[in-house]
Amino acid sequence: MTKEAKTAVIIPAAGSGKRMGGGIPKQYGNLGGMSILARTVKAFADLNEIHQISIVTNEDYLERCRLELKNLGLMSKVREILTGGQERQDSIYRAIQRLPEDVDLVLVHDGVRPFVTGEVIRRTIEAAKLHGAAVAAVPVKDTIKMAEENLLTKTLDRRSLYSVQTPQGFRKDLLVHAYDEAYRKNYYGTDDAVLVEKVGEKVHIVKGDYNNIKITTMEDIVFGEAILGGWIENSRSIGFSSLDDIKMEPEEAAPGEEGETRIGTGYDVHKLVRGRKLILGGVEIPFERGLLGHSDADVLTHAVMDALLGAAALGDIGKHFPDTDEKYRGISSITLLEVVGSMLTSKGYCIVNIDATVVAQKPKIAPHISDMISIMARALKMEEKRINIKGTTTEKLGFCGRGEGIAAQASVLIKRRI
Ligand SMILES: Nc1ccn([C@@H]2O[C@H](COP(=O)(O)OP(=O)(O)OP(=O)(O)O)[C@@H](O)[C@H]2O)c(=O)n1
Ligand SMILES: C[C@](O)(CO)[C@H](O)COP(=O)(O)O
Repeated sequence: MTKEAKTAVIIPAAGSGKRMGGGIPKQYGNLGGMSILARTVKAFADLNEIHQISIVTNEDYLERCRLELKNLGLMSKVREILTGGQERQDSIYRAIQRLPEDVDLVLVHDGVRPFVTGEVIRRTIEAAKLHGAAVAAVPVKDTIKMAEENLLTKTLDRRSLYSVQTPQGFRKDLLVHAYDEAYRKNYYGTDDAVLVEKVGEKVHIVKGDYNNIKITTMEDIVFGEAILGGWIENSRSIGFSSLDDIKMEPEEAAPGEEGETRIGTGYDVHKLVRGRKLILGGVEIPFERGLLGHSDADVLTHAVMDALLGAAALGDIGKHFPDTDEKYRGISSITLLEVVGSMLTSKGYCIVNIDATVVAQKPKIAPHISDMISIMARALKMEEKRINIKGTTTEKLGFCGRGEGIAAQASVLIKRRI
């Protein structure tokens, strides 16, 4: 699926909030000057990657919902506000059945998870584009046990347990099929992924956020106020750790490998042709020609990925993202870079630094370098100061000098941290 995939969000907000209690459904409770639901809608409305929003809510609150969103200027992407059903699943199914033809990807996000970040949403979108189904999740922190009649029966292995959140993102056809099957066979799930699992499809995990809480009981309001009040940020500033510092899939290093440093190099060339965009380091550079390739042909990002994979002895991009696979046609190389970053993280590596050179007679690279660095640093979840990008010409010599193509090379240093 290409990066232009049309993405819709369904926000179920039709629950009665039995566990919270109180006089109004919790999604209409006030959190820092706006309702919990409005805060949730804003998180999606603010993102360019989101094209339309369907909200499902309680019949008596339809008008209130519309008015608040209108007053906050949040209606522009809202396609419709519908009345919900008996269960969360029923509410979502109502919206699914009304999705327009041209939607490619669907995210489902609880109306009562107002602290979802753009990063988590983007990660879910990219993984859903790549794999068809993806959910945000965080590793559990407690030991989880099973019990019957107040007696423990089993202790589960925490290393394979995750607390699953929303957004949950799916290719539309997959989600529609999973929901249709659930109603045909008459089963219910507590999330959307389980319905997709039941039709035999794989659902991938992306890193969620411990702040992305579902406001369920009164204590969650207290956590919510703490998040809004900046407590989490303050704690981070004094060196406390959050999920960003924790690996999702830790893998034990072989004895003696801890702290091992490794280097990798990457080199790539693409031809310049008319009628294509020129993308380098995730930045679209205005130029009369662009690079030809199966993906977006971002030669710089390809060289960096090859260097990273090489350093970790994981092969090369051709092995992981073959140009014979339609799934990668037109894909953003930055999406692939995120995948490569996760592969290194799961092997226990962190990236010490990246140094890369773009070899192009034209256009000038220098004005775009800082944008390239910030896009790549975000994709690899590393500090910008650890990335260096340079541009050079070949004094009009060779294929780069004649403007027939652009080359890039990269060197990286990685280090085992476990
Ligand atoms: N029939 C329902 C039930 C739930 N939801 C929505 O699904 C999300 C997650 O559900 P939950 O936290 O369980 O909300 P409630 O069902 O309202 O809570 P409770 O189970 O305590 O009644 C919420 O945004 C909720 O409004 C919905 O759209 N339709
Ligand atoms: C979808 C969900 O938020 C994932 O954690 C959760 O399963 C919703 O459950 P609820 O019982 O409707 O709160």
